Amino acid sequence: MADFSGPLPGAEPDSAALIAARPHLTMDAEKGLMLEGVALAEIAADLGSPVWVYGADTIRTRLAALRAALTKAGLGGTDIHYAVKANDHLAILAVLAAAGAGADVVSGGELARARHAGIPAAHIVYSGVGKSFRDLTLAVSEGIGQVNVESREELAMLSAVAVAAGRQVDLVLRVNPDVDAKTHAKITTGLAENKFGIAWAEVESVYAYAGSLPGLNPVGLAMHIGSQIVSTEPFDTAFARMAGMVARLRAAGHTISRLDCGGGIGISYEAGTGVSLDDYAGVMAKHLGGLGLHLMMEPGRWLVGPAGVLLSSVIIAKKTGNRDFVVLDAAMNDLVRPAMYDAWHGIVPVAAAVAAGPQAPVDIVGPVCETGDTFAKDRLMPALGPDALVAILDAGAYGAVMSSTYNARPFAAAALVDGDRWTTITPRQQVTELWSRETVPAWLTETAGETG
Ligand SMILES: Cc1ncc(COP(=O)(O)O)c(C=O)c1O
Ligand SMILES: N[C@@H](CCCC[NH3+])C(=O)O
Repeated sequence: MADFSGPLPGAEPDSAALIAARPHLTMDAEKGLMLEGVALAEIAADLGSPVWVYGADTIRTRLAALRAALTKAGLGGTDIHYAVKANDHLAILAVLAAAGAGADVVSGGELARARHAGIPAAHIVYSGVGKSFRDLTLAVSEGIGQVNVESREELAMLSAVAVAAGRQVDLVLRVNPDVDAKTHAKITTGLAENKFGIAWAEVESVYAYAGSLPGLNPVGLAMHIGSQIVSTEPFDTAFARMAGMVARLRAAGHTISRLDCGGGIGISYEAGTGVSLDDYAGVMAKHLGGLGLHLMMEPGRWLVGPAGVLLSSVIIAKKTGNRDFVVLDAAMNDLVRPAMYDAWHGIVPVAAAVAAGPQAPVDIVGPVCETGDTFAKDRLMPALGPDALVAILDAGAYGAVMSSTYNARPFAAAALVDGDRWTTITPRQQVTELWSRETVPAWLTETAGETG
């Protein structure tokens, strides 16, 4: 769980080390921190802060690296379905769609986004523990490529939907291999106690049941044991179990042609953690290669997490008692991961001169009225005065998608960098938009005389 506890206070890598570990980031003596070929200060000067900035080329490079590792391990035919939940911005989906990725969606809304971004329905997988009848109907009528079914009850629902639509639906069963992903408890999904998937002991009977229902075409299995997994060991255990289950089901006469390995590959929020792609692909090949399976994956965080930063400006630096606080204009409503999971994110000053200054420990917080609105405690940072711009790193996954407008804070703007060009992909929300869908009942504003 290293990425959730972070390095010991005071022992964090400094800005230079954090930047050096990320090939898409560089520090230019004049222009400051650059993402790909664009100065982040230029984007903030134009759009204000807080603002999300994503690197399109970084995402493409990461997808290519994943494909290369799979190919090297002899798994070149593996289909990659990007997990839309990690970052559902249409521009991000368009980058991935153009690079040939399919999509893994968890709701009718994500399905609509993926389709709107140009991802063909046949390249979309629908997984999720609670798919509504309405969303399943939408998915089936659009010709979804595969449904990852999580229960006997859902099989019955999907069968009814398929029959009503006059379609034959390809499905795999998402099974729960009961493997500890050794990640944060709130994002562990493959333990028997978790809500996800079909209990291991019931897989064979549920598979047989799936085959007995009209409109359904069971073609294999899916698993997903958790997110931000930073060692290959949980994958090793889970893939071995999955291979065993494939053999058992085949021995019982079932056709198992597809296996969806899920997502979960962790990234290096701090230096020296995260899974090597070669190691991951090697473990996959060891257990699942050579079984005649069409392999699939649903990575989210690994593809887009490092490709995004959240730029924020210092509102005020205050000293109270013996503590130093830097209050940013970004907050937990923008990036909730530190508040929700105690997640550690690198934070680096954008200006080279600021980054080079002498360091001292500070608490970096947001202005929201919650103590949990803290990005970092006792973080070694150079002096950050009012208006200093910082970049919160690795904010491309589970960042903007989890934002809220708590404390009536409008949604931040977003920009996409692509090499040395950039453009706005979401303007900052206007304050008036916060209540634009709200109505005050007329009787509340009528005078006492009018109401009698
Ligand atoms: C079913 C499923 N697939 C894919 C993902 C994406 O996971 P990650 O972003 O860790 O790759 C998730 C999220 O945990 C998930 O629940
Ligand atoms: N939101 C989580 C990841 C959830 C993965 C989806 N099941 C995070 O920020 O780490």
